[in-house]
Amino acid sequence: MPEFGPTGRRIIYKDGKPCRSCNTLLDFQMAMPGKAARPAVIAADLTAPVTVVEDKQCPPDVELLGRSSWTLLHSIAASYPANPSPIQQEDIKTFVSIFSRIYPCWFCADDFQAYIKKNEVQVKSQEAFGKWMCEAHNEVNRKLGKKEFDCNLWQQRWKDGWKGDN
Ligand SMILES: Cc1cc2nc3c(=O)[nH]c(=O)nc-3n(C[C@H](O)[C@H](O)[C@H](O)COP(=O)(O)OP(=O)(O)OC[C@H]3O[C@@H](n4cnc5c(N)ncnc54)[C@H](O)[C@@H]3O)c2cc1C
Repeated sequence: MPEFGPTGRRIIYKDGKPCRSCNTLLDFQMAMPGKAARPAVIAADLTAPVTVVEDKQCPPDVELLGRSSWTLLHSIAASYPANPSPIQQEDIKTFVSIFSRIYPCWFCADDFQAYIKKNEVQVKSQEAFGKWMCEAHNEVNRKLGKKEFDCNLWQQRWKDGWKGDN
């Protein structure tokens, strides 16, 4: 079982198997026993009858899962009411709590839960929740050595669209 993948990242295993939603596709493929990374395009037999092949997309790796999940999370923040009712505030707290427990990348989920414990979810307004989500995302950005996002701009990125000079 290799410890590191071709991307240089440590390979994450669960129950002795590489975890698809915790690794990049490249690392996952290399770590799968007997399934070394295959070329994306296999040479075509130009003499074979033409058949329409479905676009067979693979299950998501840690990056696609993350990108899609942040899109959902920030979009939920963008549609959260400016002045939420007590029930709406409870709902969003419950959602974030359940999300943090069922997120498919288990080690991402563990860290997200720890973050929530230290930094209580802010649900009093859209602005508060959107900023909280942005800070939570920045915590992961820092962990991965990525650039931090300016949280004053979260609404332009996820709700209103960019103003002319950004
Ligand atoms: C809860 C959670 C925990 C995660 N934990 C890990 C982990 O431990 N290890 C790991 O490898 N991956 C983790 N991921 C995935 C990781 O955060 C990225 O989604 C993934 O690496 C793909 O990154 P990306 O460069 O495409 O941009 P992403 O980080 O997915 O961001 C998508 C877009 O959001 C915008 N954006 C960036 N930062 C912010 C911000 N702070 N606020 C608002 N908008 C922003 C940018 O426009 C960016 O293009 C986690 C994902 C989630 C949802």
